[in-house]
Amino acid sequence: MELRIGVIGTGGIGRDHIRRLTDVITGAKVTAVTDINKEIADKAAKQYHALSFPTGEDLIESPEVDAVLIASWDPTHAGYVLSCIQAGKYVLCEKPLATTARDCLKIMDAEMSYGKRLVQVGFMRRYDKDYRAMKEVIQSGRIGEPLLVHACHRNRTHITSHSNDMTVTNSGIHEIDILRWLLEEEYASAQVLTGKQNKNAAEGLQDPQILLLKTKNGVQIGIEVNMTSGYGYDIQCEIVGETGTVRLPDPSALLIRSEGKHTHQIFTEWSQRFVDAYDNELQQWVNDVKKATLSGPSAWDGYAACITADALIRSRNSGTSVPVTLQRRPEFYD
Ligand SMILES: NC(=O)c1ccc[n+]([C@@H]2O[C@H](COP(=O)([O-])OP(=O)(O)OC[C@H]3O[C@@H](n4cnc5c(N)ncnc54)[C@H](O)[C@@H]3O)[C@@H](O)[C@H]2O)c1
Ligand SMILES: O[C@H]1[C@H](O)[C@@H](O)[C@H](O)[C@@H](O)[C@H]1O
Repeated sequence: MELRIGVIGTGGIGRDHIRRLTDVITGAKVTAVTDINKEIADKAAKQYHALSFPTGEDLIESPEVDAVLIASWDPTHAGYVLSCIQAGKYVLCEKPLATTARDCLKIMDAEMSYGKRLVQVGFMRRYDKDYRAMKEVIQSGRIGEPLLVHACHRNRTHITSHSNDMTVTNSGIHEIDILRWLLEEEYASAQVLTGKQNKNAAEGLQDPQILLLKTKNGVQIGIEVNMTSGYGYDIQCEIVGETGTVRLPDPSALLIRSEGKHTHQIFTEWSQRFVDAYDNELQQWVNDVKKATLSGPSAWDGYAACITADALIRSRNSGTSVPVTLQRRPEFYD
């Protein structure tokens, strides 16, 4: 039986996920969509033979929907996730899980009261084959204990609505999650450094920003988050261990020799760079929901990332390093 999925938010990634669920993923179909922009919801509904609902709540409650995928704007996520838990439906929520730690705690409380995991957060890099290979190298001991991380997250051009905080909560949050996952430990402290401003950045946007994190075991992490690289969407990560290093490769791309040059393409958009990771993420989620056991990033992971993001933002405002303090991890999330 195909899993019937309702998609909330038919903007950029919402439409891409609908295409993926329809054309790439097996065992699922999109039966319902909604968006506050009715025109684009109706257009997607028509294209994919789905129902168009006036509100997210109507979609969540519909008997035509077994599971929900949330791809609307960040501040709308928490309310929809809570409604899904109330309806007892599995939900894959795009990152971030919520924009406040209080809402993440509400979600965890609601899920624990329900009694089983229903929530997965869209940290899709965990499904990228190269990050997975890096993790295997770290776990094999080949580079010794990790000591340092150098990472960078470069978007080609800023998104006009991107704020200073979103550099952390919307973009940097991928780095916060993937490094916790690679290193398998929580952060102890956080700091943001800012310096010379890119004159091409959006008005009012401090760009670039350097996020400094230190894990509980003392691994020092420096992440450049740059919303206005001007040349491409470029994600880099290198872990320096006691006896070696491991580095995320550039995505495989054709090597071209011509006109006296040796070149390869750099993607310009996030949707191109992580296409396989999104496919793997959604296929695994559909398989897991059908087996009624989620294995992907949990509400706890969403909470830990949100607390870390909050600490980074406080540090940028205060100019000092601030502690990252998580509540005790409930056994439910072990
Ligand atoms: N995992 C990733 O790599 C990744 C990539 C892109 C976006 N995202 C996340 O996905 C979400 C959407 O991003 P996007 O780039 O597609 O943005 P977008 O602006 O292109 O699309 C968002 C859509 O949500 C709709 N919307 C807003 N409020 C709504 C509400 N209350 N109910 C229903 N629809 C509503 C908007 O009208 C818009 O069509 C964001 O939370 C973003 O962080 C994740
Ligand atoms: O919403 C997008 C998306 O999450 C991308 O994966 C990320 O790299 C961008 O920086 C962000 O703005």
